[in-house]
This record gives sequence, structure tokens and C-alpha cells, in this order.
Amino acid sequence: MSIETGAAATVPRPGAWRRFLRNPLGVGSALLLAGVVVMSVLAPWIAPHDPLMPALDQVNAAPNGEYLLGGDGAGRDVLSRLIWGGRDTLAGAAVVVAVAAVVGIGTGLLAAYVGRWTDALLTWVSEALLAIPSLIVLIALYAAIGPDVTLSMTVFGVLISPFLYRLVRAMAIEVKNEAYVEAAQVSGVSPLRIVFRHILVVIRGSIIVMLADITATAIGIQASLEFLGLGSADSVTWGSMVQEAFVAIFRTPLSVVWPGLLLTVTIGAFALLGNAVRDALVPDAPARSRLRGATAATAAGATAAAAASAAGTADDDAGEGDEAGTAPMLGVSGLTVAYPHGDGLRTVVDGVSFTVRRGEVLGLVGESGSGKSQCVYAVLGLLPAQAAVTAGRITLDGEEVTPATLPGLRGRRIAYVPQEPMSNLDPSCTVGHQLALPLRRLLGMDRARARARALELLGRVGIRDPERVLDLYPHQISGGMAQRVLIAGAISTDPDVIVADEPTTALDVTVQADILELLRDLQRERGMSVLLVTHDFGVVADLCDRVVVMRDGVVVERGDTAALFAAPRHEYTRTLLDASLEGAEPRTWTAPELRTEGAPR
Ligand SMILES: Nc1ncnc2c1ncn2[C@@H]1O[C@H](COP(=O)(O)OP(=O)(O)OP(=O)(O)O)[C@@H](O)[C@H]1O
Repeated sequence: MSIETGAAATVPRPGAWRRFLRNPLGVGSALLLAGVVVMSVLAPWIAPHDPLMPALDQVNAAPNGEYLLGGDGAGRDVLSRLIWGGRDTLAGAAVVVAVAAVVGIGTGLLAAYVGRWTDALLTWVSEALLAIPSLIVLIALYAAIGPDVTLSMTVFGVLISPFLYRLVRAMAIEVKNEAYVEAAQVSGVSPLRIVFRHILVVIRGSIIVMLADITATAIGIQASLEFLGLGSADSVTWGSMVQEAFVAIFRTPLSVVWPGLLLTVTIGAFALLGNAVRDALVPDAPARSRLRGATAATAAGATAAAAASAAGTADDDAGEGDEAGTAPMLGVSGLTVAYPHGDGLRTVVDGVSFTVRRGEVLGLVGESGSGKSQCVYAVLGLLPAQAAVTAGRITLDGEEVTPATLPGLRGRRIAYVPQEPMSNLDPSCTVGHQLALPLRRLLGMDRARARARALELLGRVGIRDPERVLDLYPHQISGGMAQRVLIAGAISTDPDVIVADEPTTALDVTVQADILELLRDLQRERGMSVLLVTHDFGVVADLCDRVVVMRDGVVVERGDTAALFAAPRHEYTRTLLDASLEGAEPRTWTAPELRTEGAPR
């Protein structure tokens, strides 16, 4: 068995801090803002004069020994007022950001995750809020209740939150549809954890940029209101300083420049800092879309249990138990799946039945669109919300699988090896974290034992230098290696059944054979049952004991692989065989009766 070294994936991933520190604009902005914050906090101690105390001899005074930046129109120290001015300016902006973040991020995640009516209602409300002219509302508020900065900034936070809502909702919906999130769902991870750990973490970069923009906007809006004379006479802010200095702009133009400069620099610094933090946290954000369809899988074992059961119907596989008369490991009986179509439903899987016996590999084959994946998704509980299972029964080891029994089976007894390994691995977690999660959650291992077991599993699936790979992120490993990681995750809980959905389709041909060989070795070694979805009869020949052929949502033929290859009964099977094998003998296939343990098939 050849082993991928993953050499292409050894580019070190510097930490977020190091990436941030390499960005001079980010560092400069952070230092500047830190200076502004420190200055504001220490204002009572560092301001040379009382910012509200006038001195008649300093009215509109030029910079002098007493007032280093001169005096304003009322004879107050401009420098002291600048130092004090940052406090209320930043406090007002903080209120806006806090309110916008809570309302915008909270509702955005809720709408994306829950969807349907919640989404429709929240979207409608956010659009209604967007239609409200913020500045006019704030001016009216001032007229109604007077200069209450906290209240007006709270209102502004609500009014600006739809921007955050729209961003978060759109991004969260996209991430929610990623395979690794679906895998986490079927692995029994709680919705709250999925939202925070798998969705929010991924979209945090864009949220940070938006929050920085909102901060800058809030400072600008607050200053604008104060420039219009709508600030409180008791508080010192840069906006009110600009307004007061504007009256005497021809006599003391510098009085306008200082607060204007601080406002401009602070607003700019927030924008630059947001970009720098985003770049540091999500260094290869543009590359995220490449992950889709490239590789991977949620080590979490991306396992899932079957669901969907309704009234049983036709069962042409009934009684196909194990030789000892026991129930098959996995049974699917009369499964019917439909989707809304016009005024009715379009059936895409129609009364499909099959069983996977203990320790056997069953191949589910058929051309694209024949319904293979829908069967697998029904077994795994991964069907989309709009799908309706109108009939059918699914059993595991003789026990009917229901939504109530689902949580206990997920990740433990039915494991999943997906088609696209990379999109099933959470890009924000290391391989080690993703492998250890199911071990800790499902098997109750502590951190150290889970890590040791993860190392062992990586070694077993043929990954060289597992210590190093454990600390790599999905984008740092190859597709083949990602599939090995997923297989390691799938077997980590010693499942009874592995559902492998075209496990080699997304991989380079040179890696495909290795992955198939690994699956075959593990299946034999552990005596697992495997449901293998494929459209490739070559893969069937390599791996499967029996095969079920599907077309247009129904089973057209089934039987032992040897018999089916030797004498396909259905015309469709013959066509598929011809297309797949081009008339040649299966590559390594040997009749079951001739197989010996360890001999190639
Ligand atoms: N969300 C959906 N809404 C409506 N129809 C769907 C949906 N998902 C799948 N289908 C339909 O179900 C049928 C079976 O699709 P399925 O994905 O199971 O095929 P498949 O045999 O797995 O093909 P492939 O190998 O290309 O994945 C197809 O006709 C497809 O158009």
C-alpha cells in the first residue's frame, strides 16, 4: 500500500497573532487606537486642566505655555478637552456596536439556522428597519427626549443592525450547507455548539470587518449629531468640539483641526484594524470556496444514524437475513422518498429495499440520478428538509431506527465516509481536534486518551508521521490524506456499519486504489458491514460481496457480485457493466468461493 506523505501540505500555518504582527497597517492602527483608549481612560489624571473650566484670558487663545493647544471660544483648554473628548465618543460607539452585534448577529444566526418562518419574519423586520432614515429618527428622538447619548446610540445600534443581520444570515446559510456542518448535525452535536463552533467561527472574519465599519460609522454619526448641536452640553466629545470651534473657524482654525483630525484618524484606524484582524484570523479566506468539492470529511466520524421510518411497504428484500437466521445488520425496506413538485410530490426513490448482512460489503450502483444518494441520506438522516419519506422502514441489527433512537446510534454504530473529504472537514479545526471530538463526546475519553487514540487511528489508516498531521488544518493536507482522516474518524467508535458514499470519486486516480484497499483491509479486520455507493463496477468488483442496481429510483437487479458479473439479467445492468468495464474482466475480482483470507480479490 502506498502512503501519501502529505508533503504538499507541510506549509506551516503561522498563528493569527504572528500574521497580525506582520501587517504594518494593522499594527499601526492598533497602536493608535490603543493610544486613544488609554488617553481616554487616563483623562482625569493626564489632562492638564479641567475641560469645562473657562479662563477669560484664554478665550480663542493661540497655543501658549499654559494651554499647549490654545483655548476655545469659552476659554477652555483645547488639549484637555481633546483628551476628555475620547471618553464619550468611544463610549457612544461602544453602545452602538454592542447593540448592533447582539441584535444583528443573534438574529442573523437564528434566521440562518432555523430558516422557514423565522427567517422570513426576521428578514421582513430587517428590511423594514433598513427603510427607516436613521439620522431623521435620531434628530426626532433628540427633540422628543433631549440629549441622551446612551439611548440615541442604542436606537442607532438597532437601526444599523440589519446590515450585520444580512451579512451574518447570508454567510451562515452558506456555511450551514457545508458537509462538515451537516456531519456535525448528524453526529448529535447540539445546535448551539454548531452555531458557535462551526458557523460563527468560520464567518467571524467578515463580522469583525463589519463591526469595525459600524464603529467608524457610529463615531461619524455621533459627531454629525453633535455638529448639528444635538449633543449634551455637559459632555465633552470631539463632535461637540468641532461644532463649537466651527463658530470661530476664521479666528482660530486650529480648534477645528484638532478634533477633526482625531475623528478622522480614529475612524480610519478602526476600518484598517478590522481588515487586519480579518486577514489574520482568516488568512486564506478567498480559498475557502476551493475546499468545496476538493476533499475532506468530518473526522467526527461524520457518522449518522438512520432515520425516516414510516409505514412499511413492498419489501422485495424481505427475509434476506444472515445465514444463521439473524437479522441483517442494516435493513432498508420499501423506502420511498419524494420532493415537492408543482402541486404534488415527485418520487425520486420508490419502494427500495435492500439489506447489508454482517461483515459483508453491499454495493449500491446506478447511474447519476438513480437515487443512490437519496437512499444513503435517508439511512443517515441527512435528507434535506423539503424531502418527504412517504414510506419505508430502516432497521439496524433488527431494531427499527426512529428519530428517538437516532441520537444513540449516531457516531457509534453507523459511520459515514463521504464523497468529498475536504468539504467534510471543518476548515477551522485541526485534524487532531476533529478526530478527538467523537472519542471524547461519544466514548467519554479524556483529552490525553483521545489524542493517543487519534494518533493510533491515523497510523492505522496509513498516515505517516501522525504526530505532525494531528496538528495540521484541513487545507494543509492532501485530498487522499483527508479521506484517510475521515476513515479514521469513521472507524474510531468501532461502528457496526460504514456507509461509504462514492469514497474515491473526488480523489486522484493514483490515490483511489489505496483508499479502496484501506477500506477493504479495515472491513475485513473489523468484520464491519459496509454499504458502498458507487457508479463504478470496477469498484464493485474490487470490494463488494453483493450488489444492488438502481435506476430511476427503483431497484432493477440484485445479486452476488460474481453471479451478476457473470450473467447480468437486466439490460440496464449489462449496459452499465459494458460502460464501466468496457467488456473486460473485473480487475482484481475473484469469485467468492475462491477467496482466501488475505488473498487479493
Ligand atoms: N433537493 C432535491 N430536490 C428535488 N429533487 C432532488 C433533490 N435532491 C435530489 N433530487 C433528485 O433525486 C433524484 C436522485 O438523486 P440522487 O442524488 O439520489 O442520485 P444519485 O444516484 O446519487 O446520483 P449521483 O451519483 O449523481 O449523486 C435525482 O433525480 C435528483 O434530481
